[in-house]
Amino acid sequence: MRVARLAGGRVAVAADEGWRDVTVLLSLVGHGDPVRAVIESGVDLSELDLTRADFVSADAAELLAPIARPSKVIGAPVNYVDHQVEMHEQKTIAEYGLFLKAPSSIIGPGQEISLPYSDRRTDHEGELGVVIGRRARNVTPSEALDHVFGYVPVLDITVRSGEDRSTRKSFDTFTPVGPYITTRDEVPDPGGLDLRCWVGDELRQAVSTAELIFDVATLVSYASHVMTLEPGDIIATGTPAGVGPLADGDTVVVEIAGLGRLEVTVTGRDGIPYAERPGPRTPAARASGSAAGSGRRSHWAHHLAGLWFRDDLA
Ligand SMILES: O=C(O)C[C@H](/C=C/C(=O)C(=O)O)C(=O)O
Repeated sequence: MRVARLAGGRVAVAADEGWRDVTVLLSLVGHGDPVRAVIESGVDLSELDLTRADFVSADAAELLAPIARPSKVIGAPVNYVDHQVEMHEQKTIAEYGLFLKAPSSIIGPGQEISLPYSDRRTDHEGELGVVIGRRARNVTPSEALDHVFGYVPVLDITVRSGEDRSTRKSFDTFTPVGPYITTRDEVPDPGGLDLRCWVGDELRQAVSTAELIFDVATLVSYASHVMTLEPGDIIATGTPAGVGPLADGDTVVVEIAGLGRLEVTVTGRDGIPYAERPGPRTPAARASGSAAGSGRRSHWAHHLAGLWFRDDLA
């Protein structure tokens, strides 16, 4: 079954070459995150009488990110060997462990990735997303898939800089998710899915999830050993080789066979020079003479009463 969130706080399941709006049947009118509520409730969607649900044609349906605000988005760094090779990485997920992305970074199909910096490389990373169905804590790999609700294409957008991953990957708009979740009963083997990612007409990434270093069951088990996984949580399983820079005006598509095609656009409209980001300037940055950076520091110093943005601490 395919489960989508439609504009207007609606939840729908795919049927009849369109969608059946099941919001009323599930008493979810007005709920801010109705798909997450469906998952939390444990309701069996296959038991709904869809003849009682309004039909929405595929053309008329405006699909949003299926989960609006999960309790967390978990990332899996360097989970494909070909990506490890292209990045000249010494380590993989086995050494790095996991990272977290801010839930506020989620956007949906047709929305815009906003590049934060005008002079810093920002990359696309196409990935298989796993949506948790049942709370998981210390589950074994053999139990793990029972805790999965379904699967969804995801982009893990990443600034290349020296900052922590959770900073570089958490900007607003940096986690496109969609177009819908395919429930796990329709994905008997999440380790045999073909994933492709295009920027414009250029195919940049192509892989089978068979190549994952930590496969889905291992990843869910490992993550549940670190933190309790809640219904609606999303695990981005890692990206294969072919990551590359995005630019203003690009269109990015990630498609996973059987799971749909997620398309978003890119804008550089609000990008600022990296040196102008808020924060203390290092002596080296000051020596390089970013007048704009100093201006930004004054702005923040004014607002934050000089707590740790003071020059003498930089
Ligand atoms: O891109 C890298 O190789 C390193 C890392 C993030 C990796 C992933 O998120 C991934 O492999 O999916 C980083 O940006 O530090």
